[in-house]
Amino acid sequence: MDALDALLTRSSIGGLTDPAPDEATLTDAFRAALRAPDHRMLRPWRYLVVRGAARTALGQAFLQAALKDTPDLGETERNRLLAMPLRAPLIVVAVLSPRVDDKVPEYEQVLSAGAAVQNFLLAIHAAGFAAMWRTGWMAVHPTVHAALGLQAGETIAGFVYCGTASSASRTPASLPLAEFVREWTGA
Ligand SMILES: Cc1cc2nc3c(=O)[nH]c(=O)nc-3n(C[C@H](O)[C@H](O)[C@H](O)COP(=O)(O)O)c2cc1C
Repeated sequence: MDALDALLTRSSIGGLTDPAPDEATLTDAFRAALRAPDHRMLRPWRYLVVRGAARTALGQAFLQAALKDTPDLGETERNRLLAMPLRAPLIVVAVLSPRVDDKVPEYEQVLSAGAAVQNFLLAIHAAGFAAMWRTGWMAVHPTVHAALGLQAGETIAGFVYCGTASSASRTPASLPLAEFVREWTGA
């Protein structure tokens, strides 16, 4: 698949199953992530790979976090949270690690972390696998951060659920360019 095809055909796939992206694909996807534009090369990101039984531990972290806020959580919701990470065979936790820099404000580092996730998604898609970028309250919850070993100041840019599409992927809608793109002539 050439680069433009990958860009134009990638879509988020929520229904994911085995197999997970193989090691060569994952390595390529992380290399692509690390090629994100990055002002002053601050590398404001790092990644955790969660697969197999570790997904169950991540579900436990989601549950513990929810119970901190809502101790009387019902059984249905408890089970839903436990099962969340089992929606894909592999999850990449994209961690935003902002650096203190006098020329690069944090919002630029957030943009870089987002660009890195997009590079990762595109590489996964180009290799014939599928993925979905998710966040939710668990991305910013201190209990989830502690379970994943995040340091002070770090947060989660995304849980990237990865696997093989469980059904045919849809063709992304093509938006009308004229609504989003204008010529600025200086007048
Ligand atoms: C930072 C970020 C967080 C997101 N979090 C969620 C999420 O928690 N749940 C969800 O259903 N979609 C989430 N999305 C949206 C999907 O990843 C996806 O982009 C959207 O469904 C549009 O599909 P497309 O990527 O095929 O255009 C998020 C997107 C971004 C950029």
